[in-house]
Amino acid sequence: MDNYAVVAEGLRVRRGSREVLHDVGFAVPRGSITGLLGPSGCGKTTLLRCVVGVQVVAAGRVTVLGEPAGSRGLRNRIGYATQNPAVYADLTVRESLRYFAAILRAPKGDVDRVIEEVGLGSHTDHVIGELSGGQLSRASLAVALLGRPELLVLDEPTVGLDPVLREELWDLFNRLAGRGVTLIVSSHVMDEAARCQRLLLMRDGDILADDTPDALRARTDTADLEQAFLRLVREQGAVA
Ligand SMILES: Nc1ncnc2c1ncn2[C@@H]1O[C@H](COP(=O)(O)OP(=O)(O)OP(=O)(O)O)[C@@H](O)[C@H]1O
Repeated sequence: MDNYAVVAEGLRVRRGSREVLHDVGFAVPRGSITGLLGPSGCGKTTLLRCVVGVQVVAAGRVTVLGEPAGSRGLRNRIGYATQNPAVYADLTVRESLRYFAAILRAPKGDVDRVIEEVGLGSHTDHVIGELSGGQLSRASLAVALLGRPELLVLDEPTVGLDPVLREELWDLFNRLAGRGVTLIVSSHVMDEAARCQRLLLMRDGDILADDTPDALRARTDTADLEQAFLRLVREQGAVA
């Protein structure tokens, strides 16, 4: 269990009148980049909310860094970047980060460090409301990096970014994982899957696979992860 940053068992979640996670279980190894992939609406954000501990669950449990998800002690150990950037439109990048750094009691110098890490050095004094979509998502990522969390939960962090920025962000994710940080990165773009060390493939509230990209390719007998996903969907359909 100590080798895992996150372990989920028998997780069921209802949102509105529907069950959106059905008996979900998975394990995320420490220091890895785990991709959470699946089509829009399959339940990725809901699952990430369970990991961060902000989602009411109907059944099951999630253990994060050895503690129940949502525990007080986890607050400063997890960084979470949602799809809607958690930054204030009328503050500059630096002001916004200073504000969150104060709340998190992040060490001095952290604001400059995270600004550099996400490549916003030339925009520190720009007002958040005037940033481009890609700059805004990087500002949100910078907030998640404050305080050097052990687990980073990133909901579609590369959406809307051009290929160069996407590459730079993946370099950053790899550097963080190299330092021992665990990352869970959601995406609905299958071409990001190959960049991950582990994959959780989701569809309609179920985990179709919890494996490495190589093992998935071997199991589905295809070199292409998008095809692998489609074969798993068909397999599941045949069983159901
Ligand atoms: N507040 C809510 N109330 C009721 N149903 C919700 C709510 N939020 C999400 N849902 C439903 O739960 C399901 C899973 O949504 P979720 O946002 O987790 O999916 P997702 O895979 O993250 O999608 P996307 O990639 O589009 O963000 C969807 O069917 C969605 O319509």
